[in-house]
Amino acid sequence: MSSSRSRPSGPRSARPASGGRPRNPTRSAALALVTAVLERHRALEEALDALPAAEARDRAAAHRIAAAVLRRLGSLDAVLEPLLRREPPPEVRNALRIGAAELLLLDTPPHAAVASCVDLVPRPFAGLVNAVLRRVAAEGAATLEELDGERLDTPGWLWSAWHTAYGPAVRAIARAHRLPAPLDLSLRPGTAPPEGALMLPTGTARYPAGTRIAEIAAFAAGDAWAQDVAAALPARLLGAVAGQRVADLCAAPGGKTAQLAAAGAEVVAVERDAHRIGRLRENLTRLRLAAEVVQADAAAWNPGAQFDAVLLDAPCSATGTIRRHPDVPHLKRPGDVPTLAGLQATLIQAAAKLLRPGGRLVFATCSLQPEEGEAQARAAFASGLAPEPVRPDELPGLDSALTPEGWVRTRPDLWPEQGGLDGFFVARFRKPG
Ligand SMILES: C[S@@+](CC[C@H](N)C(=O)[O-])C[C@H]1O[C@@H](n2cnc3c(N)ncnc32)[C@H](O)[C@@H]1O
Repeated sequence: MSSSRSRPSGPRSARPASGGRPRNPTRSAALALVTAVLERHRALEEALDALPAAEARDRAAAHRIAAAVLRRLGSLDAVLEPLLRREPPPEVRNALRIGAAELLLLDTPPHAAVASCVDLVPRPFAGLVNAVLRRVAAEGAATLEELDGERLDTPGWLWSAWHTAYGPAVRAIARAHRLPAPLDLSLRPGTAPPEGALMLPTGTARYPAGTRIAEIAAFAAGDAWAQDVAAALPARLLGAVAGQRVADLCAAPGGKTAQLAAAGAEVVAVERDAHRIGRLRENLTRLRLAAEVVQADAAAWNPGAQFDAVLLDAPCSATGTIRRHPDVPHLKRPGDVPTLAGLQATLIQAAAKLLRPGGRLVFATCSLQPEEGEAQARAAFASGLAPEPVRPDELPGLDSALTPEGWVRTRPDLWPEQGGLDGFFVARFRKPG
């Protein structure tokens, strides 16, 4: 590949003025994704949906590059730092981060990584990007090795919170966040274990990270849906639900609604966000499953009837899903946690009111922050709920996730040989009477 000097003269831009296909669609899309998250504070998934109609191949490759940048941002910046005399504009820094990620983490051949990142920046910065990335190609791997990457790639406030909650395991958690998560599928009951999948003890089918879901026969047949093994636990822990009236609060995109409906429950799925309700309905249709879908604020919803069981998968900081959503550490702020914890407490009270006497509630969050898990479970007694501890036989292979109180606390560093799992908190209660 040619260096910047051999390129034709004229204005440089990653995207042609005509608005047509950019010169390097994959890198150009990766730059758009990184910029959306880091400069505009938009969710990576939202940014992916907003990409111009790039080919599917470009989207997947761009996602992979952007995810690598977001996962290792602190380390990449530390490698770039000594090579920069002054702070470049954000667009240029992000192009450098992409180049460094390709060189150091994604094994892109140096000439391709350097030339394509030079292409991404305005002409006056081409020389800088070329020179810096050539040095990263030459020296970056050695620098990277010397760094405390686990710490650099974890925002300080998360590191301290996890250190307080989990002690030295904070390092293993941070290490787990470096790798993309495997693809986990929940299966309709009665579906044969799909070929090529590792069947996990709790019934989830697991494929290596990067597996294309559309190519899995059970998914194509509408008998399976993507759901992390930990995310599949809360609905399972509601127990036998066939023929029961179950409210699924905060339901979209519907992974847990699908589990409950597939298990034979009469489900009312409550979700506030109209756009996400669309996704929930699409998913149920694809899976040929039925549920009543209600657009409402679960904190104020009053259906005038009580339920045998309620599943509350409350909105949270999502710090348990960083492996799948590497944008989370760059979007969340410490102040989000108490705000969300307040909302969770309100939702638990509302959920308790929906239960018939003797009915059961499962509360779950995909967060590693104790304020959004253990603290909520402790406070739930104030809503008149009695504990209904989870038993070890309900968590095959996951004894280490069971707390002395009978709650479930999963973390990304558990099950390291099988590829880990998302961080979730789950607690079960019964309404006395
Ligand atoms: C963790 S996600 C739920 C994931 C879902 N249970 C699943 O398994 O696919 C939380 C959801 O709660 C919704 N939500 C947030 N606040 C809500 C509220 N007050 N009432 C109803 N839904 C709410 C969000 O729009 C989001 O879709």
